[in-house]
Amino acid sequence: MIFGRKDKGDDTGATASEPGSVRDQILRAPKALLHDHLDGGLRPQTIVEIADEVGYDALPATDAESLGTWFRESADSGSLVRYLETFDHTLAVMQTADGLRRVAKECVLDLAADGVVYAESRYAPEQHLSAGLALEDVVEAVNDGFRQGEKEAADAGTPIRVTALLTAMRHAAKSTEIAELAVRYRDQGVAGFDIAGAEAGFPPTRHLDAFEYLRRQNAHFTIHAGEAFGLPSIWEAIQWCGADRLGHGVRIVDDILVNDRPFAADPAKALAADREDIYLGLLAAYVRDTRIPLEMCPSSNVQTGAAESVALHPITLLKRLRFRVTVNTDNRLMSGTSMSREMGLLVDEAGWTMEDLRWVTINAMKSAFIPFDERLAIIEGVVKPGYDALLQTPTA
Ligand SMILES: O=c1[nH]cnc2c1ncn2[C@@H]1O[C@H](CO)[C@@H](O)[C@H]1O
Ligand SMILES: [Zn+2]
Repeated sequence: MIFGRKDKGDDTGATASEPGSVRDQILRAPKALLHDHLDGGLRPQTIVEIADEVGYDALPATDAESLGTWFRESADSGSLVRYLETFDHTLAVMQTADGLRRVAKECVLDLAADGVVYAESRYAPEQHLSAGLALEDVVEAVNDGFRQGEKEAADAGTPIRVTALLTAMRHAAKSTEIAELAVRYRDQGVAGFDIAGAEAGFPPTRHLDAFEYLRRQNAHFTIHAGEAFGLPSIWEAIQWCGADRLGHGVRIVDDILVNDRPFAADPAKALAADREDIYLGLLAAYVRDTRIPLEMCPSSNVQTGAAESVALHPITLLKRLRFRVTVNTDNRLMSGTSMSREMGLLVDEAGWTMEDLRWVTINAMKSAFIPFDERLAIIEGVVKPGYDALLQTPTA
């Protein structure tokens, strides 16, 4: 086992490891993260402290360790809808400017300590208004926290760049307003837009006005699709809405036949199949041909039932078929995870190599929503040299 589950409520997943080991290499490797929810990555200790400050008394546990365990266990239900219910408690402590600033700053510090050099952190501004903040106040408080975190991380010798993605909730009716907010703040730390929340019953085309507006504005967006619902959701996200990337997109394997059977019929057999026995349907072929990035989140998918296990997760087939795969955390608190842990699990349980991790990191940087020259500068100036230095070190 390279990475166990975090057992401490407030650590970052970056625990000590033998120098030169694969675990150590993963921790030191420069990492890029495209899909991480700000309200799914709080430190349990911070939740306890802010809850106390703001008088929120409905936490299911009041010490950090039990609270961390509660989140992981409650999110393990096999259902996305129940998984999402756990966010009530994180959102409760993210209603003030101080709370938002602190959570955002700590997010940056935790990612930097885990070796993440570039991250897009998403949250839904509309969910942070219950104590009287305006949408703009929310964005500005989070941005302040991100800038402060970047400064402290750079001072600590772990530089990182973090941008925000503004999410609209798919069951609500605020998507156009949030899309406009994302465009208004595009030069002030907001790199794009997303929709999230329960997928079944809430197709992305409900928010077509928002996506059409964003396209007219030359703005970037991703859509959570193909997680709890299958191909129609992915097809709408791409062909009706024009998504630049797919959040999860794991169910694209429903459009890939292995020996005439879908991946889910026998994942182990599908992963071991010969290339000539694998057939891509029109939608899967389109996603691969047009290099649509897949923001894949292995542990989260196992918790919500979108995948059986990390070992049998479709990501390994999609990597082999050279889809534009990226590896992400989704919700570090609910999954008790980190980028290093997700990568360690793929190495440990699904046979991935350091070369594969380098490849998905470059994929992620190519797919980031910041300008092309800035992406290139991180790929050439940070990711490639970082991996070159690591891969010259023999593995213990
Ligand atoms: O995996 C997911 N699928 C769909 N929605 C999610 C997932 N993780 C988090 N959120 C939703 O996104 C909101 C803004 O960050 C969270 O409050 C949660 O409701
Ligand atoms: Zn997500």
